[in-house]
Amino acid sequence: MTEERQKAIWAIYVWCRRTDELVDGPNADYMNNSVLDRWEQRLEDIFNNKPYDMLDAALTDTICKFPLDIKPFKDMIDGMRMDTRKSRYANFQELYMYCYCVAGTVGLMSVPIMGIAPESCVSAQTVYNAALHLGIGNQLTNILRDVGEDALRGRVYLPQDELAQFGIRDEDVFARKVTDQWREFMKEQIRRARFYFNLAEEGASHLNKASRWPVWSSLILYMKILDAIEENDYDNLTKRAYVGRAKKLVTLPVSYARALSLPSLAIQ
Ligand SMILES: CC(C)=CCC/C(C)=C/CC/C(C)=C/CC/C(C)=C/COP(=O)(O)OP(=O)(O)O
Repeated sequence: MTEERQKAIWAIYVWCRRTDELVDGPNADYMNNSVLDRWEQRLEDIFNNKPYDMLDAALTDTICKFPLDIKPFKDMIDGMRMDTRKSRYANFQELYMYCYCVAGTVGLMSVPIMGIAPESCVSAQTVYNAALHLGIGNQLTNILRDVGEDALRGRVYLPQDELAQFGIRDEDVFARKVTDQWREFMKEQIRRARFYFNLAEEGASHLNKASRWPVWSSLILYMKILDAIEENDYDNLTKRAYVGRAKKLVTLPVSYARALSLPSLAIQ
């Protein structure tokens, strides 16, 4: 990406990381609703050209240069509120809402920075949807990769009704035993994550040419985490799926080639 875009993405990353740290970081014990209310007020100050510290100022600078909307930022804070309130998700609809807030929003924040290709023939809405779906696919993959780790914290980011359909209870997840039911359940969850990556692929080629390579790289790398879960025979309860350095390096030229393909050809 151009240097200006890199800096803007960095400013967004920093804001998202700091938002996440409120809930997951070293001071998470002091987390309550008023902390998030204050953080939201600070966000409004950032958008009103009154940053509180230097890192906030990086985002104010980004807002001056790119047409960012405050809504996805606010929705991410709502996702943090949800995370502090809930540790279970009754069905996929509830989980989708959480994934939208904590990750789909990142896709929406990124498009105004990355830009839409001037030669693209699809609507901006189509590109924003694809970006949102990449965030959903990433978050679902993250959840599947981290099931074991989250279970140790007493959290289950999986649809409760679908677990029940496969005869799996929370206690089975906490016991971290990989059974045939678990494997079948996981196959379905992986299939769903891939569905969202496929939706994202359709939009990635409509981004500004200079921004496509990093997007394709992260898309392909995240999909490889799903492959790694399969290679671990669906044991994501005691093993962490990861993509090794060699595979990561191979991804770079592959994603570069995808990034070069023309939008009109890539839509099929
Ligand atoms: C496809 C199109 C049109 C545009 C691309 C739009 C983009 C950049 C979408 C990506 C959205 C994104 C990066 C979402 C966040 C995904 C995610 C799960 C982040 C968590 O990352 P980790 O750092 O692994 O989190 P933990 O520290 O919680 O493990």
